[in-house]
Amino acid sequence: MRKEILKSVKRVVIKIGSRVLTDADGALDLAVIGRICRDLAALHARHLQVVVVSSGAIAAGRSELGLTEKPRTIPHKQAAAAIGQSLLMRAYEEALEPHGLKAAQILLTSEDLVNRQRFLNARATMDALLGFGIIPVINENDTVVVDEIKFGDNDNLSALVTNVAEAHLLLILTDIEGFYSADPHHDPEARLIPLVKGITREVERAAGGADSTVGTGGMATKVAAAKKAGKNGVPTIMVDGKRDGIIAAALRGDEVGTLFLPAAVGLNRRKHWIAYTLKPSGRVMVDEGAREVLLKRGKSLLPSGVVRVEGRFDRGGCVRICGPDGVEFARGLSDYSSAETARLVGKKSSEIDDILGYHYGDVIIHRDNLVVL
Ligand SMILES: Nc1ncnc2c1ncn2[C@@H]1O[C@H](COP(=O)(O)OP(=O)(O)O)[C@@H](O)[C@H]1O
Ligand SMILES: N[C@@H](CCC(=O)OP(=O)(O)O)C(=O)O
Repeated sequence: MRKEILKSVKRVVIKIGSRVLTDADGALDLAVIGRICRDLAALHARHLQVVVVSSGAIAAGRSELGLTEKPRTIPHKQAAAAIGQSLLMRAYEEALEPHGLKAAQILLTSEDLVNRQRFLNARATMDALLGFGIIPVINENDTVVVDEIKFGDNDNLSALVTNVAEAHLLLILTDIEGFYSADPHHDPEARLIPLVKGITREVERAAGGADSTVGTGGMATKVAAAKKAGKNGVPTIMVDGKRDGIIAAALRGDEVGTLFLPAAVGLNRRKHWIAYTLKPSGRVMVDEGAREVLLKRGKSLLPSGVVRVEGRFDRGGCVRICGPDGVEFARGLSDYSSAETARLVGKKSSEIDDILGYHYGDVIIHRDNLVVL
């Protein structure tokens, strides 16, 4: 099955974790980076386009600063990232150079991907770089965005980048063989799971946090990334990035690590952006009838199905749609602001004009702007 999937892969996002890129002392592991770049060159020679999402800036900066512990305060993390990012890029440049290849640094913040214009600009830049035969090396712009360091992780970023780059595969290199039934660092009975057909609650439960002073997020964020990529129709393979020749083996279709199959029907790219890149700023609570028609009949959300509005959002803003149990089941862009929606709760569409004195349309959230999660 792997060989079949890999046949159609022309563009791949390779996410490389801090644990892979650093040695036991926490410094950049130049031998591993050299091996990875040799593998990237081999892919390049096969006309496979590669986009790298690389962690390791904070770890490299921390080692350079001589800090014995992972930086805890935001300014220290940012300082470490600022120092480490240039070391990281230099390591890639030097390791790619003997193969006649060049790297280009792209530092992104979540705002860059939330803003559709900037998202499309990032896509155009990536396309141009790949056209020149250059390898984009992406990281979060840790030095400027507090939010990124607090909540961001590169597993998530790599899943979003598969959408930006319109890639066909996400390959995650980490410090462990693949996804296990439990964290093997805590459970000696844990078994490697070579194939995950669907990311169920059980899979999510088995994925624990980071067990290291270096990595962020652990397996939980990797499984979440595989789920996001899968919703876009993109499979994820996760392997041990320290193993020599592992990238080539994974892309050849060898049974290494774990393959996460994508959802049968992927979201289109714009809907994926609505569901996973935008940050919702409010909640629209709907009644059972509205939930049924949104879930089962592919309808738009009408004001009559709305029971309450929480939070503040503008017209066009991204909102969570929650059922009577309070659980979010869909997400969408609202045609009306929170203040306007609050005035329309439970009303008929034909009443909108009378209530507001104007109307933008009959629905609160149009089906084209709505994604069931
Ligand atoms: N079910 C699981 N299978 C494999 N590893 C797991 C699992 N649950 C938690 N982990 C932990 O996730 C770690 C990898 O994540 P992390 O340290 O964030 O690495 P990276 O730097 O590559 O992002 C593993 O070393 C392991 O301790
Ligand atoms: N942007 C950070 C990495 C954040 C992160 O997610 O790290 P990891 O879990 O090792 O992929 C850095 O370059 O240090």
